[in-house]
Amino acid sequence: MASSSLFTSATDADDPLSKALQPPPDESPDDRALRLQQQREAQAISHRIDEDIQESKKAFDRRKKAIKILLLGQAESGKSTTLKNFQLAFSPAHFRNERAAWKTIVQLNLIRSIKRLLEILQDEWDQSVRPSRPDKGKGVAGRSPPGPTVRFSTSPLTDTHRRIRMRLSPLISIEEELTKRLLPEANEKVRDVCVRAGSGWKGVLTSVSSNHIERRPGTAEGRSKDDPTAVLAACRDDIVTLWEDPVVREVLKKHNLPFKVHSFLNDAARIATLIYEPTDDDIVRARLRTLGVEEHRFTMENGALPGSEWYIYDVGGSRSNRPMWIPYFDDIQAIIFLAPLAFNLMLEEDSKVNRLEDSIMLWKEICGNPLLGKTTLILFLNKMDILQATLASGIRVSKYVPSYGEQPNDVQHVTKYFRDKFRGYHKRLSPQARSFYWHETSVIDTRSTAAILVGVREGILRAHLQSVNVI
Ligand SMILES: Nc1nc2c(ncn2[C@@H]2O[C@H](COP(=O)(O)OP(=O)(O)OP(=O)(O)O)[C@@H](O)[C@H]2O)c(=O)[nH]1
Ligand SMILES: [Mg+2]
Repeated sequence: MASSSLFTSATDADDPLSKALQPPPDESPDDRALRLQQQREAQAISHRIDEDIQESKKAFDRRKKAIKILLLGQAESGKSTTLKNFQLAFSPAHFRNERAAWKTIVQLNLIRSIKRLLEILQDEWDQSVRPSRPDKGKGVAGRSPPGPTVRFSTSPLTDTHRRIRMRLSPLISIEEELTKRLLPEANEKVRDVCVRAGSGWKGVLTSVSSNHIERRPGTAEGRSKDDPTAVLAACRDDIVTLWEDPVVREVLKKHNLPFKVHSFLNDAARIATLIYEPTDDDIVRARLRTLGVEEHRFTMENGALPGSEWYIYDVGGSRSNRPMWIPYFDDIQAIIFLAPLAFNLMLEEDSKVNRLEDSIMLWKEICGNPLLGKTTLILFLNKMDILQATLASGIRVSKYVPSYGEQPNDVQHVTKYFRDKFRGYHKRLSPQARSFYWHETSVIDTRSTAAILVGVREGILRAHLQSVNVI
């Protein structure tokens, strides 16, 4: 038949491609060997590309079937801490595999706190040094005659404090070195330890903590001077002495010590040793600011549907990061929205904006977004421990939120007041009716959070199975 001839002559000598691939008629044995070698290499590359395409297709299919959760909320609301709780509760083996990387982050958190502490002491020295003229007041009309200026310090800090500060200076160079490795573009202004999403930082840090193979466990032998474990251990006594010193405490109080400076300082004696291994709690509490969007894939190791694949997307919450959230709205089953009831605090990136107002504004945008009309929204009123401490210290909500009026200034009433606000916007702005789920959380408490997450997981799973008509 005429039609079959259309397909039979694919390797005809007239075909330009076949012609181009023909070896030259006068090919030498060496040229032939080279040509065949090049063909084999080209085939191997082509094979690898095919495998990569297959792998990407499998990953794409896997992701399509998996359950996907997006963690949203302003910076420092507790998204990454919630993610770590998820991993600890449902994928503990995976969580603990990353211990080596987290060890360096905990050490860096501690070193940053020490750095901050030293900066405050330096401020105290700077502010307390007063120029003085020894014969002040003796001059004509109260003016001192020209003469040498004597400087004296009114600070309670002594030369011992200065010497400790000198001895702690190697920590500062280590901090700068590690920060550069984690985020080469980091600048002085970034207070927290941060990494860019997808930069392979866990690999970098695992190598930092395993680079220094000890010849004798628990000794400094075999460790180099840029090893944070060795330097911290050498500085341990000085750190503890400085942190526990009553004079230093007085100075910190006077300088309005920011809450964050406490980070890991109370645990310095335990962390600054050669045998330090981070506990689960250390890992959960370690602060690591997220930049961009991080995808975390893990397989449920327990509970209903073990072996099921979950993806959690953890985003950076500061304002400059928020436009990066939108591409992830398309294909997720649930959003966990973290909203600390920080009615008395301002955003770090804009000190004129109240944190709670910012959270409510974000929540309204999420509730009303048509792309998220079918997504389950779960609200975590997080940092309840801080709310409790704030109210216990006598800070009144009505001072910051006049509409709160004369209602009782206790955790129960305050939480209900704001929860009702979030519920109201959820109801009013959702494109179609959906249930309102909320929890009061303190996600640094891994035990209570695990119990909450079991319920959250079952709820998301049920909604997912319903949506694909399995139940
Ligand atoms: N006291 C207390 N601290 C918390 C709680 N949740 C989180 N934190 C701390 O708050 C800080 C910020 O938490 P993260 O989980 O890193 O915040 P995030 O939302 O991921 O922040 P970005 O990555 O900057 O968007 C960390 O030091 C946490 O340990 C909580 O419930 N109570
Ligand atoms: Mg984060």
